Amino acid sequence: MTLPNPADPKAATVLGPLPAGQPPVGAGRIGVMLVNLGTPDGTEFEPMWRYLREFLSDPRVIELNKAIWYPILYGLVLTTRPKKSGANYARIWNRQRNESPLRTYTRAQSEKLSEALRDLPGVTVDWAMRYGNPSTESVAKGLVAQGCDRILSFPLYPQYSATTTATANDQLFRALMKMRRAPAIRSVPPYYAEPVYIEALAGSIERHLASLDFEPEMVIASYHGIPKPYSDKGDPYQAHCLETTRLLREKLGWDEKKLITTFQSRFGAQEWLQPYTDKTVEKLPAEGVRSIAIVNPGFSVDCIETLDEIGREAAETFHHAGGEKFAHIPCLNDSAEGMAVIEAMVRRELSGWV
Ligand SMILES: C=CC1=C(C)c2cc3[nH]c(cc4nc(cc5[nH]c(cc1n2)c(C)c5CCC(=O)O)C(CCC(=O)O)=C4C)c(C)c3C=C
Ligand SMILES: [Fe+2]
Ligand SMILES: [Fe+2]
Repeated sequence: MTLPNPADPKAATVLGPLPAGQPPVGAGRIGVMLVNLGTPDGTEFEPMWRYLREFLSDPRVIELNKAIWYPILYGLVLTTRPKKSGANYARIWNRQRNESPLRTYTRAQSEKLSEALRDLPGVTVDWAMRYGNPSTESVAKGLVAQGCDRILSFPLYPQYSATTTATANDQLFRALMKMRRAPAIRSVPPYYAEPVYIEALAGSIERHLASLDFEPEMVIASYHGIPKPYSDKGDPYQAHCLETTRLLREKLGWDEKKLITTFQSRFGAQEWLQPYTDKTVEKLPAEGVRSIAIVNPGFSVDCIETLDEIGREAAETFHHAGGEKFAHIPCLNDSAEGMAVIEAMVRRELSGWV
């Protein structure tokens, strides 16, 4: 038996009429939603406070009991961090658009993906954030209002973590809980070992190294960290990161001394995944390593953690410790290589839907 294909405009007739004001049953559009972490709306105290509050109230991110965590969050973190982080964001802010680079790059990825999928007329591409704006809920609602009865969500994290991928999926389903007519959902799986991703990273690294006036003695693949207990309890994130680096090494033909893995962006007092990026960068000159490059394979776009923490802070740390040459390799962003990864993953995950 052949079922009517909802993507076919004629299927509206087959599937029947609808109450006024609702998209036709057979509208059958497919929404592709790129989802990134989120970012503040401004660098001032108030938008920083709102962003950090939403982010750091997520129990996937901070697993502490609320009775213990909230007094620390509201009494200590949210009274001091908005100002400190706001000053860091101000250094990297995209002043032309008055937004953070993470938002600029994610929008650019969405626009380019939309263009790349022009051969699929039933597909609408949009982008959303887990925290802040545009919110996951508003974008999901918008896609449904445009007639999407299927949504492919793409959490833009190559390596899975409950603190990122899972909470992005949670948030989408939370939005669906408020809908009577909820769309079908697919979610793009982590792509830490996909050949298209490894090739894109390797190509980008080689291209950027070729543009330098020095050849770094060592390249550091620095990933965002997570608290070590999360990993000990079964979050596969660390294994995913190590596998990405291993495959990258293989692709580049480098050994374990040339490309190492570290973890950055610690938050709070507990132990995070090791080795730490900042401590590694600090000790390398004393070990005789005078030139390094850092790449951030776990970040699909450049953001505060790559541009400021690595591009500025890690560079300063390295130079203060006696290092001579430092380079920061940009994320894949909306480069041709980066878009090839996103497009390949989306086309594969749309199979059977288009
Ligand atoms: C316990 C706190 C945090 C965990 C766990 C965490 C995991 C995690 N984060 C990313 C990616 C990004 N994080 C970014 C910013 C950021 N991260 C934390 C805290 C945790 N992250 C904070 C408090 C912040 C805000 C900035 C600051 O105040 O330091 C960003 C950048 C956002 C931007 O606007 O530029 C990204 C991206 C991953 C991949 C990850 C776990 C795997
Ligand atoms: Fe983070
Ligand atoms: Fe940071």
